[in-house]
Amino acid sequence: MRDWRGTLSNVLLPVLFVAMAMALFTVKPLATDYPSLKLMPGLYDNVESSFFRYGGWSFGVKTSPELQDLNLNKTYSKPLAKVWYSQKGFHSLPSYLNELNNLILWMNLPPSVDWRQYGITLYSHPYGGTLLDEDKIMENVRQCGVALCIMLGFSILTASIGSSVVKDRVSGTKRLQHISGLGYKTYWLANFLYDMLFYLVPVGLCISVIAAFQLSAFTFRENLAATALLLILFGYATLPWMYVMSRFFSSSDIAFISYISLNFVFGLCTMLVILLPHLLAAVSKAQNLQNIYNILKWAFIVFPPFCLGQGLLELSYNQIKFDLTSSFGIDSYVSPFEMNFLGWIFVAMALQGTVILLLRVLLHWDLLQKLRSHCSISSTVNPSEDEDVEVERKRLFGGRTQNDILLLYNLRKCYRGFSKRNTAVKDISLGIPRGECFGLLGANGAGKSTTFKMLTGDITPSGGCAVIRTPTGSEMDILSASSEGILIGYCPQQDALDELLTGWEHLYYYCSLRGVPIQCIHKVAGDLVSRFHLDAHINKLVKTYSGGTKRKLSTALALVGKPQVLLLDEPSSGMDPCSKRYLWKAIMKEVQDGCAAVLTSHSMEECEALCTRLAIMVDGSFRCLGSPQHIKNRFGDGYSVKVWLNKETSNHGAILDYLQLHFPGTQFKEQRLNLQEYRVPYGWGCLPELFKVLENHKVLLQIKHYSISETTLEQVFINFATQQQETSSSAQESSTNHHHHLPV
Ligand SMILES: Nc1ncnc2c1ncn2[C@@H]1O[C@H](COP(=O)(O)OP(=O)(O)OP(=O)(O)O)[C@@H](O)[C@H]1O
Repeated sequence: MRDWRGTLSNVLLPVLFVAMAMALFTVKPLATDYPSLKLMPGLYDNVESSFFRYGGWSFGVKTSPELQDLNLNKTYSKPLAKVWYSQKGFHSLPSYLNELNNLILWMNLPPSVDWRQYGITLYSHPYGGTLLDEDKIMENVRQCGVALCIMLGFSILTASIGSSVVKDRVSGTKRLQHISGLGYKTYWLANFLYDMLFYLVPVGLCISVIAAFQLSAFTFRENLAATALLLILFGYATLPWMYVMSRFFSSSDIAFISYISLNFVFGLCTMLVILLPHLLAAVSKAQNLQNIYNILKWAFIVFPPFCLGQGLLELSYNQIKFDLTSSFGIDSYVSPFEMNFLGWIFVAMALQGTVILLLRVLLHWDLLQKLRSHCSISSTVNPSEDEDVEVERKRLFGGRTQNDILLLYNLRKCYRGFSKRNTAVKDISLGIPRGECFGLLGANGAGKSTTFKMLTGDITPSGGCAVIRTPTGSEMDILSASSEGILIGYCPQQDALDELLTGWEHLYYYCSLRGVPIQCIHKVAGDLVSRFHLDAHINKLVKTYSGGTKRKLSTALALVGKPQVLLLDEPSSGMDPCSKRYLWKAIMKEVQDGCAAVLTSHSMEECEALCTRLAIMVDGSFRCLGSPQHIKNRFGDGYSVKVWLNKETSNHGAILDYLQLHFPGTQFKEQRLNLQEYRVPYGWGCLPELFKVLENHKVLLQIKHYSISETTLEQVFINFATQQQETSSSAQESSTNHHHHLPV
């Protein structure tokens, strides 16, 4: 009810369309109602008959000689009365003939009676059953219009309901719920149950509208029940189809538009295709056209929109037939529930809904992934691989992984585009023991989130596998971990939160998914709220949260139920420094309690504060791996010497000469106003010597003050990130050069 506008439009829109359809149905009566007509010569006693003679009588003409009494072979001549008529006057013959009969009657009456009291009155009651061809076409088109109008309303309703699962998948909430312990079967069945219950509300309202209009085509005898069943089964058959197709849409808006279009196009096209032979068969009475109509009617039964449209049309046809025959006292009404009437349509929709729903529930994506993924546990040697990365690979493939809980073996992901393949992650191997926070660093596009998505089952690895070590020591696929009771906490890069729920409701829901006993939920959720300082916002709707608060809630959700493995994708992005400290404290506590954490971050400070080991990813592969200090020692390019001069000068030659004299290999890095920066390579006893040299020549070199620092992790990172930029720009250049050489 929090999204009351959306709910209201979902409920009212189909009702509006049904009301429109009913109004359309009432615009024109079924067939032209011809009144009964008294037939008498006076009909032609008007201005027109003064120009055209429509009929009359003639008396006293003798019979022709051909009329002979055959037995007596005599010729009689008898005075005759003749009726003359023109066929241009439809009613002239019966009118004049009746007049003549009246004359004969009156002539034969006994003279004692008053002839005025006797007479034959003739009426014409036209039979309305034979519609003109144009009427038939118009009637068919009108009924199709009514059916399409109802179909459009329900197409919009089902599309709106069905696209919510796309929203769940795209926002990541579906994945997060599965990781937190929600089973696939439960997810789909609960969704279907809720969607069907919601769908029944507008169906109920539409049925009331149809009943209020009292159109016999939809309300007579069992017609209302049949209309209701058609509408219910349409939702029952359509929603599972939408669940199956949801995988192919990257946005819920696109899914919504596509579902409406697919529903309507399938409904419209099939009905138009079927209407043509039906009309032609009705007009021409050709049997082969009728056969085509019958075949198509059966073939299109696999499309729920066709079933709905066709069902409504059949109900109208049935009622037309009944109305026409009832005036002759014949009850030609056929129950819509009979098998050879709408029975098969009902069965087809019910079957479709059940079968497709079962397929959806049983064949989930992860199952297909498991079937497709074949874990290659063979070590591939990359000659340009860093020695630490190689050591880690050998450790893994050598089986020295008893303490590791999360293991990645040659994990690889290739995205296949139309024109080229992009290998986002290239054969990374890693083992993370309990109590370790492993940092995954890399520039934008290095492949960190892709690695996370493979670990959470969001995408299938193109090669290799990620496994979890169970408490019994065996290794199992990470996607099956929850079945073994191993909890994985995941904080995705984009907050997978429901805007219409409060923070407290999120925590409550994820606590129940994790299996926290109901009496402990309040305590567990409250503990996380206070650890992340979320008290001020916890009862507000998530849509009112700031970016940083959403991140805090996302991380808090990842920690629900004390997971053994924590996957944190840039948890601190958008957080203020104070909140970051609370976050670090919370993560540190989890790690100290024995959890294995993988963290990506663009904050080197965060990685240095939290990570016991880290790896820097460049173009999908690890370029270095080890503790932050080890990486700084190996890849740091010496000491950074910053010198503030007495006055601004662009001449750095004197200081550089002095430094190079004592420390060969020293480089000038950059100058900003009176600040100059030099890089001095590491060396034994270098640091005290460096201080000594600078202090001794301070006056001579006009140095106001100076500072010496070790290379930071950030500098190491920047060096690696620059490598990535260089390789990508050289790749771009080579591709443009390649294009230049193409023959024009
Ligand atoms: N769905 C996709 N289809 C094709 N290529 C993709 C897809 N998702 C990511 N990529 C590509 O894979 C590479 C790695 O992307 P990824 O999102 O893993 O980087 P990242 O390290 O997480 O970056 P960031 O720090 O910005 O989050 C990039 O080159 C990206 O363009």
